[in-house]
Amino acid sequence: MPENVNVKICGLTDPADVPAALLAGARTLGFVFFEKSPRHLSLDAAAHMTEAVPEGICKVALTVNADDAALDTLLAAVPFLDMLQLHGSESPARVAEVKARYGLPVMKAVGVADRGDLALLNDYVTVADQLLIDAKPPKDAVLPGGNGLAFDWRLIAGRRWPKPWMLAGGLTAENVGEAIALTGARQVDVSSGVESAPGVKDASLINAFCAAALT
Ligand SMILES: O=C(O)c1ccccc1N[C@@H]1O[C@H](COP(=O)(O)O)[C@@H](O)[C@H]1O
Repeated sequence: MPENVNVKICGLTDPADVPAALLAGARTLGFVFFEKSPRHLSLDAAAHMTEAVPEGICKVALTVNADDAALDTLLAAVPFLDMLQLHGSESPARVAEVKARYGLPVMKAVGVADRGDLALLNDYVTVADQLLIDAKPPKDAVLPGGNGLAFDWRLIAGRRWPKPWMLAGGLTAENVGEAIALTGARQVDVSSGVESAPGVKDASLINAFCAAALT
């Protein structure tokens, strides 16, 4: 198993989640700004949680179809962010616009359920700095991600893109090793799989996940 896998722990809600993730070996931290999510953070809480994160750790803001006004407010209140994760139905043009307006790297999430969905990734490779390949949410889902659902990893086995990409969706300590082995992912993202309840991160689950991904 590769030792240089980049683990992202997403949806941190408690200040104690930050040292828990870093001690476990995560190099990327995700903060959710989407009111329907149990992981939604207030701007004050996010500013507090991100201000003392050590240099070299990537702090990602997850937003869903956020407009300029919302992003202006977010980035003014939380100036310590390193990357924007666009997890809605943002078009390639919108991704390019966000990147140009804020000067931050942008990671675009694309939901995958079948082979046909992979074509969408090609629409974003030229405009996004990174791709996030996640499970497509069920039609009636409230959240476009963070549902703890995996997709069939065989769909992307052996596939490569000319941009860094991260695997997400239903990852756990139990399945992340297989997911990495099958897909060749060098970056993995987890939220539900390291929680004891929606929005409540569990340090022992974070440790187990990182140990499994980084071993
Ligand atoms: O975590 C959320 O609440 C969330 C809300 C809206 C969009 C995306 C969200 N999470 C992202 O979804 C994937 C997969 O999460 P999970 O491990 O299956 O729970 C991941 O990228 C989260 O960052």
